[in-house]
Amino acid sequence: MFQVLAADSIKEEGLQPLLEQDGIQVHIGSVDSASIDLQKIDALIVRSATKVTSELLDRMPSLKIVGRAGVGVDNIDIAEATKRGIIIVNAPDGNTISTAEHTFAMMSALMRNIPQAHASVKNGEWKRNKYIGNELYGKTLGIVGLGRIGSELAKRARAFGMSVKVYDPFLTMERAEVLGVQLSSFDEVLAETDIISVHTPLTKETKGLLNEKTLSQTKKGVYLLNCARGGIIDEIALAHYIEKGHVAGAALDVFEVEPPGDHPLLKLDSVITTPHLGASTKEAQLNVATQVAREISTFFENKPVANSINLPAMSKEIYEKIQPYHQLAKEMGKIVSECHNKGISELTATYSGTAAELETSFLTKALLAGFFENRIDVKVNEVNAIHIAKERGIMVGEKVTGNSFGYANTITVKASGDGETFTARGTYIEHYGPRIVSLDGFNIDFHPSGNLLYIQHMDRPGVIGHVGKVLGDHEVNIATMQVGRKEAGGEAIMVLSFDRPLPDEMVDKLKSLQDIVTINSIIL
Ligand SMILES: NC(=O)C1=CN([C@@H]2O[C@H](COP(=O)(O)OP(=O)(O)OC[C@H]3O[C@@H](n4cnc5c(N)ncnc54)[C@H](O)[C@@H]3O)[C@@H](O)[C@H]2O)C=CC1
Ligand SMILES: O=C(O)CCC(=O)C(=O)O
Repeated sequence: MFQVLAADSIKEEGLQPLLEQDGIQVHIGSVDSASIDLQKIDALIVRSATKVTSELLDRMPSLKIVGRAGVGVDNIDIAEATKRGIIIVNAPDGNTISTAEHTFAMMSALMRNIPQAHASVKNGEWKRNKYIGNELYGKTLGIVGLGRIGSELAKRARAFGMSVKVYDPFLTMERAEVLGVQLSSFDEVLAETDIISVHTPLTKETKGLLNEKTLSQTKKGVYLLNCARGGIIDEIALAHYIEKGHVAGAALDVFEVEPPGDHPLLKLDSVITTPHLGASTKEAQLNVATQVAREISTFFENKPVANSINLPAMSKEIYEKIQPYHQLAKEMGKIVSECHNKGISELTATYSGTAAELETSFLTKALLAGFFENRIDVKVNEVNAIHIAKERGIMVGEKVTGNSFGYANTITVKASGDGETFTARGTYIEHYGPRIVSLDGFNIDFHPSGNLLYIQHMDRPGVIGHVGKVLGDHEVNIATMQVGRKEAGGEAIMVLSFDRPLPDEMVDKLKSLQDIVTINSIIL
């Protein structure tokens, strides 16, 4: 039974795709619930409260996938999860509208002193002069980060008669034109706008983007908004600029540490705040819970997830196209690992024809996962394959060639190490299946599956008969047999397939036969 833990008060209604699926058990609780055995949890769903640290991952050895019911993944140690082969998925757009609406509401409230006026009336006061505000109409809004939320905010600001200047280094002029915003430099946004709202992820580039120095470049009387992540605006610098009257006010939905506790910004009248409520609507919570539940259900069915942070994004159509090559690459990785049973310092994958038109990095990762499968104790998959190779000092290369050796496509794998090299080539033939067409320079043709024996031998009369006798003596039936050689009387190979695993003593007996060079047993 696949065990899912939904933490952080995930909206239960959104978990329906998981609750309806056979073979999945959903636990609602937290990583600290005494009743939940973390060791057995395969999938974890979180919002922002649970911190997915390496310590937590240590306590969850079965974990395969983390679903973030929201956008920001800064509460997840992505590097550590990736190292362990754990897939991270998020719900990128389920809360966009809610967060953009919340930001807009915060901007309006900030400009019209609504929270302060509300508190004053509730206190029995009626101070109409004290709470004179500013119109949004005609003002210039600066947006830093014009992604999903920034774009929705821009549309709403334009509808209210505001001009919008945007700084986003990854934004094209065409997109800016479509949204009716002015693409600007960061310096221009600082110097030429009346209200600045940040909508970037928190990264090492965006941490402290608005700080003592950059705040000094803003207009006197500017208003600031942060409904993205605490830390994008340096909190101490902001408090300083508000106290000295340069910044007129700020609206904050997020803090560096949440809850912020006894924070200097909370003591300032012109700071309005909410407790990280950007995504807190019934609609957004249902959307994000449903999105991650669907992703986890898809993962459980062994199908490609759509919104992974640490795997290439792939549509269902692309996945269906790549899947047979992916399977071939993985099996070739296993074959090469068994046949080159030495140390490995370099592994190169070369793609041609229709294979070269696909996401080859994904295929190379599958190949590495197959290669490591029986070599190391760590679970290796497409998420951590490159990391594991690097950690073990293996150089991984990827090439594309125009030479398809007469096939519609080929994948060629070359493994080198301990002074030896082994090369395998495979192809995928539409409506026929995967074939291995060359091993160590010998032409051959077999289907890579089941229990195989790869035998290198001298091309002499009687060798095949001797091998057949040993197999017969052990009552082992040969399912298929392929032979290949480069020249008469030289070295040759045979690849035999069987319906069941082979007894070790029989393989040892085969190894002792005359004219046998090497024997490798391969299970695919
Ligand atoms: N308060 C809340 O409850 C919520 C907060 N968020 C926060 O909002 C952030 C933005 O969300 P989305 O718009 O969905 O993400 P997004 O990925 O669609 O947009 C982020 C934008 O920031 C831009 N960007 C990245 N680095 C930048 C830099 N150094 N300078 C300027 N622009 C930069 C990117 O090019 C992108 O266009 C999330 O990362 C999350 O932290 C998201 C949802 C709810
Ligand atoms: O789960 C939440 O409410 C936080 C949403 C958020 O910050 C995000 O999606 O990045």
